[in-house]
Amino acid sequence: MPYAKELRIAQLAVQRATLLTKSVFHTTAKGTVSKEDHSPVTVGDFGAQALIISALRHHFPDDEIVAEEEAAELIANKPLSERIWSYVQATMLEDESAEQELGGPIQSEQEMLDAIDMGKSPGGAKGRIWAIDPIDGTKGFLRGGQYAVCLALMVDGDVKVGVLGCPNLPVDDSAPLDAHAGENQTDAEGKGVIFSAVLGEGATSGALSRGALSKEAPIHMKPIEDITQATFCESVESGHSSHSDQAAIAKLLGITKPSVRMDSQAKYGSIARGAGDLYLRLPVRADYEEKIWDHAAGDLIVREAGGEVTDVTGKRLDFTLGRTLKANKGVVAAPKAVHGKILEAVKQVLSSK
Ligand SMILES: Nc1ncnc2c1ncn2[C@@H]1O[C@H](COP(=O)(O)OS(=O)(=O)O)[C@@H](OP(=O)(O)O)[C@H]1O
Ligand SMILES: [Mg+2]
Ligand SMILES: [Mg+2]
Ligand SMILES: [Mg+2]
Repeated sequence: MPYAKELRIAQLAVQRATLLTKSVFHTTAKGTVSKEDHSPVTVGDFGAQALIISALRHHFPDDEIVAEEEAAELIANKPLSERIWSYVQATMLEDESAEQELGGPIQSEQEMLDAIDMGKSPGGAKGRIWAIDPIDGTKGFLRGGQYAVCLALMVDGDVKVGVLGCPNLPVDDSAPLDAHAGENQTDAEGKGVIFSAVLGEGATSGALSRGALSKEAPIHMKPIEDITQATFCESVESGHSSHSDQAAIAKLLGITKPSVRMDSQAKYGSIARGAGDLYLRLPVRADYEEKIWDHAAGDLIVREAGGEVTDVTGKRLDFTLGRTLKANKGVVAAPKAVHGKILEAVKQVLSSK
């Protein structure tokens, strides 16, 4: 299979980083600081980013990296840096050969800070570039809801490999989503999944483990026979996507079920496995540019599971333009057979505003 090594390292790296986020998830003090744009970042985001970058540098030292977080604020905040370092030191895969495969532990706090800061590539249309969102849905993570550890490899602007670690989703692909699927997660048995895809090779899911990778199974989007019976997923935060536009689109399509609100790219994973049907992300602000790390892995996983992903105008997401999707507005993800129909409703609602 093409990109077999990249896929395996990405899966192991995401699994290890997800374990770190889980130990932070279950503490009350998550070391939250507010970034310049007033969005939160936690000990979990920084620690997960350090672990993923360290594994990528070990195997692919010449590849570029676009990652959400940077170390600047930690250099001025030594207590926070020390807390992250203690989580990073404590997080290891329980399977020794898998841990060794990732290059083993980071050697010092300084090496950890250096790793965190290696995600500053401007991105673009040329070469091998990894996109990392160490915790997508940080607000969900803080609320006790869904979140995802996200990693994708782009080659010449095309997403080739995508991996999502979703510790709070059910392992079982056939577990139905209900309107409360994103709320109040506990560390119950049967939770924790890794979604993966390689371009042209399909998408899979497997249970998140603490050691070696679990066995995977192919996933597919659910064929929709009757759109009025569809389940659509949307963000929890009304500041990230327009709940009112999404409700108007659902109404126009005759959808009566309540939407499933969940944070993060867990939405992409959930529709790719057929637990939900559609993902609508209508812009709230005309000037917001979506970040590539918020979509790269999910876009590939949904397309490889039989879906189509476009923006609200029907254009494919364009990952060649840098750290953001500056040529796109919003996201419409649906099974291929009905995507056109959903898009028509999206356009109708937007043009009537
Ligand atoms: N204005 C605006 N519009 C669209 N998107 C935005 C906006 N502001 C922030 N973000 C990004 O939203 C990411 C989380 O998306 P979610 O789908 O998880 O949203 S939500 O938390 O459920 O609302 C979130 O990712 P993380 O920072 O990794 O959590 C942000 O990159
Ligand atoms: Mg994100
Ligand atoms: Mg994030
Ligand atoms: Mg963030």
